Amino acid sequence: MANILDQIVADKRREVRDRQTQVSLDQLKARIVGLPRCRNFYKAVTKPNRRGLNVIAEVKKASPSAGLIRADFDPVAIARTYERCGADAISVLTDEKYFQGKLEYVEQVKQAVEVPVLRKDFIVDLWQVYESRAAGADAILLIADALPPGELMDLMIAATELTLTVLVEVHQADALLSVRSLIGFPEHGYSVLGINNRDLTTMTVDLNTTSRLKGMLDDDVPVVAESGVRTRGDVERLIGVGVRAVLIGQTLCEHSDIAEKFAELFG
Ligand SMILES: O=P(O)(O)OC[C@@H](O)[C@@H](O)c1c[nH]c2ccccc12
Repeated sequence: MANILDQIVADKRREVRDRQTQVSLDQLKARIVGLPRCRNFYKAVTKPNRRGLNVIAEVKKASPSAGLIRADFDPVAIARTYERCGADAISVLTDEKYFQGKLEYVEQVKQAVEVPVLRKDFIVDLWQVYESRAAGADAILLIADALPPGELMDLMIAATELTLTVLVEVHQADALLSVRSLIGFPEHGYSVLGINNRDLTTMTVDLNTTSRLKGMLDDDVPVVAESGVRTRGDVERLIGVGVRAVLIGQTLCEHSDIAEKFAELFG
């Protein structure tokens, strides 16, 4: 039986084929002509930070593992709160079927904040890279387990040409080995390595994944720890591991007072 990731990717490929019949690649290309350069997501998430790491705060309404996370969901208000609290970048989930996201949220959030914005979706086609840039994204996520290595490379190159930063996500050692030579700057454009503590094939979380995989990398490889951060203790552990940034969604979005939770974790 197909696992959840395979199922999401199969659905995504269908969805993209459908959307392509409404907007062509050439139309997307026309839309991005003359857009200003992307805000520098790479710099925002790798710079030295007094806090010990940079924070990518995620605008997340629901997920397959948690169900509905926030009922009174206002993406712009949440993003503004994050920025006010000192988030270094904002991630916006745009997958509709599994995360109740929307591409429009990227456009709205981009206009409402000054920090760089990551479009978080299951990107499996060149068309989506252009779609992301046209919506105003400064960075995109590419999941190594969702793409054959050659296709991942092609999408990274395309993103780089559009001045997008790529967050390349891995969860296991074999994927890490196959992508690690692609990470960093300047040879391959701006890219950072995301280590996802959640196994997308089973949706289970193990926070030790970050330290285990980080140990296989040279110290200068920029790493973002993703998923499953719940407490101040978790944040301190990740600072100890030496990651440059943390990506956090559910713990912030499910809390009635997001600013209070942010301060508790990162203040
Ligand atoms: O809500 P959390 O556990 O703090 O996790 C945020 C982020 O890491 C998670 O949303 C995520 C990481 N990689 C993904 C890939 C697809 C969808 C979602 C994700």
